Amino acid sequence: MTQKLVHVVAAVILNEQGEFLLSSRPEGKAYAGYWEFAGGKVETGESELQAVQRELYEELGLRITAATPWLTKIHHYEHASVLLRFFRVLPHEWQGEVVCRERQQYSWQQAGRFDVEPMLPANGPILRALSLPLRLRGNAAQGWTGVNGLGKVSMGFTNQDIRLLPINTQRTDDAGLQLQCLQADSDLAACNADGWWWQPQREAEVNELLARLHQGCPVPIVALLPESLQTQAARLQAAGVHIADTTAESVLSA
Ligand SMILES: Nc1nc2c([nH]c(=O)n2[C@@H]2O[C@H](COP(=O)(O)OP(=O)(O)OP(=O)(O)O)[C@@H](O)[C@H]2O)c(=O)[nH]1
Repeated sequence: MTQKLVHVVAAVILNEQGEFLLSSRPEGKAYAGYWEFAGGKVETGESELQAVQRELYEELGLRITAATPWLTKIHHYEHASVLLRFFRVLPHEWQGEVVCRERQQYSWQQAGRFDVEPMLPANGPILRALSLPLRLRGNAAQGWTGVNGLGKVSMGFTNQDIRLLPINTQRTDDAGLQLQCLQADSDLAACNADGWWWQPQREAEVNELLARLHQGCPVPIVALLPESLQTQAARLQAAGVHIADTTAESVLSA
């Protein structure tokens, strides 16, 4: 049986310091007092961006000029099953002072640190995704390191801070397929990594991934770009893809 999904948008508002904005759910709503990314249900006839703009103004008095689709989650609560579309909003894409218009609380949080609670149950993976550095160095065999708001983070396949698994679009039982499953109302229960790493060989693959990301992806993606595709790094980063540098010795920043 296919359950009807409630279509929800939520905004990850970023400031110049790389912090992200959380707010608490007002009295009278399910999970009142829990922390969340500001947002809410998409109304009939509204685009997702319009819903982000309306909700952020209604709840926090912020004006949003642009927002990029980022991660997508399906979560089954006792009160509803929700399709959550998270959008990244960069510092130059929003304006205004935060005003709690629904008597909620707000807090700017650092990547990797999370000191308000309780958080809405569906949001744990989103917080982990936010702690993944934007640039990483290393390789698939030994794992990667990078720096986020809290300092150095190490990652690999086993028992590390964050687990990254390879995308293999040729196989039908792994992450590559899960990108497609999302459109088929999968609840993504099988998603067993905090992120996926991916090694494109051709520009066409980059385009394909960008198109799929627009439709929704449950975990962040780290791209290992060969020399020939380095020119694609900016496009990928603009879509929220993390870039792994497999060669340079330079110090990395988040
Ligand atoms: N806004 C928001 N909702 C989230 C997040 N994570 C998450 O699971 N949800 C779920 O998505 C749904 C959003 O509905 P909502 O009640 O906030 O929507 P709304 O503001 O339009 O509510 P309304 O119907 O009272 O006007 C809730 O079931 C909530 O638990 C999040 O980070 N932000």
